[in-house]
Amino acid sequence: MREDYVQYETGNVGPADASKAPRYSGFATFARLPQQEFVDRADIAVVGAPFDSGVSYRPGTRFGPAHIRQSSRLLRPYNPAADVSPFAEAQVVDAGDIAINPFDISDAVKSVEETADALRKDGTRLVMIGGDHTIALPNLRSLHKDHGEITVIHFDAHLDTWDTYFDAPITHGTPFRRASEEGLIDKEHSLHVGIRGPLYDRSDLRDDERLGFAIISTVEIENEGVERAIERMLQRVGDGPIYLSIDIDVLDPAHAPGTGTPEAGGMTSRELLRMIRALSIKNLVGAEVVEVSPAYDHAEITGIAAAHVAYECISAMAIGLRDRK
Ligand SMILES: N=C(N)NCCCC(=O)O
Ligand SMILES: [Zn+2]
Ligand SMILES: [Zn+2]
Repeated sequence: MREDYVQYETGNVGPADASKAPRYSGFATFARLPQQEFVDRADIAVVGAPFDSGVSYRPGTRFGPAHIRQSSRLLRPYNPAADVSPFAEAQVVDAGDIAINPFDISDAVKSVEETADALRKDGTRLVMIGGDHTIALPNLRSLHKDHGEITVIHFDAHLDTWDTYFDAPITHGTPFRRASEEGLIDKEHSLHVGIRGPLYDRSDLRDDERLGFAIISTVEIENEGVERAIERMLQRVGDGPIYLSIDIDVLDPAHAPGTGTPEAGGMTSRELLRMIRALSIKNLVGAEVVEVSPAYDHAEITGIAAAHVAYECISAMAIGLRDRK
């Protein structure tokens, strides 16, 4: 049985109507949005990347996309904090999951890049739900073909600009070093937010700066406040095309226990949502929410956080698209 989808005056097809079919019924698409096949075009597509062969510690993010979708059933179509009805203003769909090889990382990143190319062909913007952080590399490879050097705003406890693990160059701790070496990122404007915790060596920070990133750490957010952090973020990132890469472990483990490499002393979900909201004035050409590992989650805490974070990304993109249509 097909659900009753909300039909907006804009012509866009919205989520299955929770007043006609209970929101806990039916297949779990993101926010109960229509599958891509049900509509003829999409401004924004949510796509799953079930993959965890790049992790250095706890596994399980291959189950992240299904968990985030399940945890997204309660999202409603109007976002009052941002004053936008993202699904009315933009056609948003769920494009399903990418079939990713769990045994061969090179092949895995190739298929993520190819699928991103294909889905973005007609200008559709992607919000990819992971999956481990390895998928940032193929996403940036894909975007670079259309946009040139991309400004990366990277919310994470970790730098993810390390070199290799067991000599492996493509892992969840290394995507931004590879992207920088390949010339994919704008080194004048890229930024990490939420960095904290122990590093391997002080030189990690020197390498990171050389690779093109500035840092707003959680200690700075605490000292200066979120409003000042937002000002600094907006100053750093400029007006070029922006890729928003959000590792859910940027949140404190109290807000996101279900992740593979948790670090104490993180952001609250309220702070993170506010910082994403501030980016609606920028040109967000894509986003990803990664590192949700449901086996370590409780009561969907992490899944719900990730679902709201993805919803806030979609809201910011929908506002940004107003002026660009
Ligand atoms: N969660 C991400 N993306 N990276 C963590 C790498 C941490 C490490 O093994 O040193
Ligand atoms: Zn991380
Ligand atoms: Zn990461």
